[in-house]
Amino acid sequence: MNIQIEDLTKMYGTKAALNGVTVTFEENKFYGLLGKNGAGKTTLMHTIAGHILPSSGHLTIDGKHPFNNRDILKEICLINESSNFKKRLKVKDVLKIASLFYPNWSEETAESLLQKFHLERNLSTKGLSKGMESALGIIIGLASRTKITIFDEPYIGLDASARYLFYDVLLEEFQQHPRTIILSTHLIDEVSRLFEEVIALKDGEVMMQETAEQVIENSLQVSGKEEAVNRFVKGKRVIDEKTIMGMKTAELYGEGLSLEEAKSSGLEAERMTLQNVIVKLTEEEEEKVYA
Ligand SMILES: Nc1ncnc2c1ncn2[C@@H]1O[C@H](COP(=O)(O)OP(=O)(O)OP(=O)(O)O)[C@@H](O)[C@H]1O
Repeated sequence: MNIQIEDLTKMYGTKAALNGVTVTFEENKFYGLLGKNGAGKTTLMHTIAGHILPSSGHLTIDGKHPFNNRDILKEICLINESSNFKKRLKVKDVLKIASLFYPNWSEETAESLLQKFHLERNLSTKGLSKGMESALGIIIGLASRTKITIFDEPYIGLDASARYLFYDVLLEEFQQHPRTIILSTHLIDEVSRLFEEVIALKDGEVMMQETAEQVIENSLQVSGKEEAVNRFVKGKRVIDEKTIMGMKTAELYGEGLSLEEAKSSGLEAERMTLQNVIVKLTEEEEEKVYA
């Protein structure tokens, strides 16, 4: 299922949570949806899932509008950071309800993940810790086998080992049962190996849509004597810089930034991590290019 979004705007009063978003999500691709707090990620995901009507613009899934469209909605599963399961149910009841809603539900996946996350079917959802609630959300998301599966920071309360378990099972499920996955996270480096494409939002607008490799390839961190760094960064886009006692480090973003060229200018040079690039680009006040 392709998701086509064109000039989408969502207003809350006078505030534009999304402002002219145009973006396409292709079938069976793994997307990282990134951006600072308040950038519009959750609003975009809920609009795709048909929970929110846009103020203007177009959003279609395989040419159809998702809002109030059961045929489309049964193929979309959105897992929130705090799923807030009904408090008088047991884990097995929540899974049963989900299995009735999603036509491709895999009981086998649900069972295997319950074991992996050490979650008992007979537990009352009232007694679940934050981490257990997240695990239950993750199990539903993966067992739903929906064509579009969306995770909005689904790891709240999960410790590091449970988060890495989530990333492993996510990758395994994605490889064995391809679907479109959209994962919004602030822990970018933990999961960046999974992203095929990165969509970054800034102030409700699409700041970037690139493959993860290309983003890294477009980045460069150089350090060395201040004058040498200043010479090297001339005409390039500097996204961060620091100078301490005559030694300077600069982080650059743009096409054609060469490690070799930096090294042959006597500088230490390496690519940045995806998280570092996204954080610096989304914090940038305005583009700074040295003349
Ligand atoms: N129901 C609402 N009523 C009013 N304003 C809202 C509502 N939902 C979101 N907003 C505003 O829209 C903007 C985008 O919010 P959104 O939750 O989509 O961002 P986000 O990128 O998901 O942030 P976070 O990383 O913190 O989850 C924010 O300024 C937020 O305050």
